Amino acid sequence: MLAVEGLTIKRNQQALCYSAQLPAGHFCALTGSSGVGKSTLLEAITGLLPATSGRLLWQGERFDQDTPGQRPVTMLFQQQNLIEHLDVFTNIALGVSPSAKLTVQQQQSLQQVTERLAILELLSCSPASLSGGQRQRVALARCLLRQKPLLLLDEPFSALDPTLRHECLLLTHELQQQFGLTVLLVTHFPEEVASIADCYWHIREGGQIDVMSQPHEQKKK
Ligand SMILES: Nc1ncnc2c1ncn2[C@@H]1O[C@H](COP(=O)(O)OP(=O)(O)OP(=O)(O)O)[C@@H](O)[C@H]1O
Repeated sequence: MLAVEGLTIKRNQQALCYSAQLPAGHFCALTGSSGVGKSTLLEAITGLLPATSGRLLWQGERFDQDTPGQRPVTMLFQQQNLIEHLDVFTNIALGVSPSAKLTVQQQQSLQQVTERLAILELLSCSPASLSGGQRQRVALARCLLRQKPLLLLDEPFSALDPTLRHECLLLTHELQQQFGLTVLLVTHFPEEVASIADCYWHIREGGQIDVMSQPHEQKKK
């Protein structure tokens, strides 16, 4: 379980204070109006933004004092942060190892994941030659291969057209199930994740989170 306990972030002279719990293995959609603090929460969980107080726990263990690299978390941003002068393989491998040198097992996993994401053929390409959807799948592969149990997604597919966005969401859900990940996904289109989300965190002014579970019978398979 991910537990967010009174996690307080100061931004623009206002304090955002978050508390909520997310069971392991759940796919949670994070909603709320623009500027309410959705990205801020994800950045605080990854450790990119310091919290002034509160605690973060994963499976009962505190990680709010850990560096971003030590945390059980990986995050996919809307802008994919690909390194343009390196090929796709190196971009993905750098997420796994700082030297981009992979073990045989890591290479096998990279092959499997990129095949499933339909980007295996693109490993020697430069990011600049890829479409928006392909770039986002490269960034997703990099996140998945880091093998962190918590995957945070900040409007990852919002720049894609609705059909591609839906495909990427279904693929993310499939891989989430396969890898047993716990997912927190920011979306402005909650209806688009209705068939896959286990629950919703709706953020209100000041960071208050309303947690809503989606009964499993309402999840359209
Ligand atoms: N880099 C920054 N420096 C200072 N304040 C920021 C920064 N980024 C966001 N904020 C402020 O923090 C608050 C929360 O912003 P945040 O981006 O987390 O909201 P959001 O819910 O993700 O919005 P959106 O849906 O528009 O992406 C807002 O008041 C915003 O102005």
